[in-house]
Amino acid sequence: MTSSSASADAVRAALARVQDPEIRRPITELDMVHGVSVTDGVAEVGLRLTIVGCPAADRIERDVRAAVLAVPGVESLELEVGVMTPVEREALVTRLRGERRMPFGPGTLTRVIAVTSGKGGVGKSTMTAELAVALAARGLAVGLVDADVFGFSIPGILGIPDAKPTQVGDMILPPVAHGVKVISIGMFVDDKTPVSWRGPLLHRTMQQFLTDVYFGDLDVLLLDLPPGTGDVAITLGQLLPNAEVLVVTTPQTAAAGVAERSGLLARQTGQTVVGVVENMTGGVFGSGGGDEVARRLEVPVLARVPLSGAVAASGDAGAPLVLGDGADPAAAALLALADALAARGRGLAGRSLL
Ligand SMILES: Nc1ncnc2c1ncn2[C@@H]1O[C@H](COP(=O)(O)OP(=O)(O)OP(=O)(O)O)[C@@H](O)[C@H]1O
Repeated sequence: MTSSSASADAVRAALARVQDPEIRRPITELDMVHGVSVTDGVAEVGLRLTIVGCPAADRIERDVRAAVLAVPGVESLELEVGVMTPVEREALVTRLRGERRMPFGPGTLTRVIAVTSGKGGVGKSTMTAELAVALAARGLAVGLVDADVFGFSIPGILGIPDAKPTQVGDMILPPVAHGVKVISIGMFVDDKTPVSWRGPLLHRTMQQFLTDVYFGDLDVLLLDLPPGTGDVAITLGQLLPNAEVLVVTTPQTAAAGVAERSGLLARQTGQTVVGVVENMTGGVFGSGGGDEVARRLEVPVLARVPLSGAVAASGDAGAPLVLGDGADPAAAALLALADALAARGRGLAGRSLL
């Protein structure tokens, strides 16, 4: 019998079913397979083990032989076993560590929603906290990262101003408030010290929040970003290009430009702006701001939350409005926003199609 009945692709497909018993991933994903060819029924495969004397070597070799020889048309196998160079090994380790380190990056099954605004005081933290609680009340597993490093207000709004995370080994377990797993920079600094961190430290802190904090499997991870287009927004844009972004703004049209810039920054990092939330609608701050930002970013206004004493009071009391009787128009708007977002489902935005 000749060659043609077995292809190199068929051999590669067979190799993709061989796992490294220690790393528990297919050897083809670990850069261990090189140079696959088949000529006249003879398969040639180059195998690179991670280290000399790799304890799993015999097993991998045996599994590779079995898999390749099971391919129809392959009559024999010439297996050349080598070892990765230090540079190749380092690249593999870095890649694997990176994958483990960023559980909410591209490819995650968790929906990541970052909430941003052009300027402070528009109610971004309040919207984020209420939205998180509303989604959790709908039965979703929800995490919330308060990334508003200079104005962390989430723990207060959720009624856990003094909560601290529990540390188990090198894992940080986030406190839970109203069904939401919450982590905030405010839990790590004392409230009398102003946070005056610069880029690199902020970058590391954000990365740690997303990797060392054990959220478990989440349906949705919400991030409360600092207002504007500073270091944290850029860092999170790089770490989470798969995130969907909500822009919170007030009805004031004069603020539309800064709000638009926050959305544009997100878009530059590959994030998807999904819509605008106009907060404090119906107050003395004018009207049309939400529509204006939505028009500029070419996205819909997903909610208009009225200016309401009940919103401010619930934030002060740490008792989310969406858990009340729902009669308040602001609560109704927030619940409808949660439903609209939950119904959106995950798009393909930012996901690798490979
Ligand atoms: N719809 C609303 N009606 C009345 N008050 C509101 C409304 N939304 C938010 N507030 C109040 O406005 C104040 C600012 O809200 P919040 O802290 O959420 O703003 P922010 O945009 O996150 O600000 P920063 O980014 O500076 O922390 C709070 O006292 C909050 O209770």
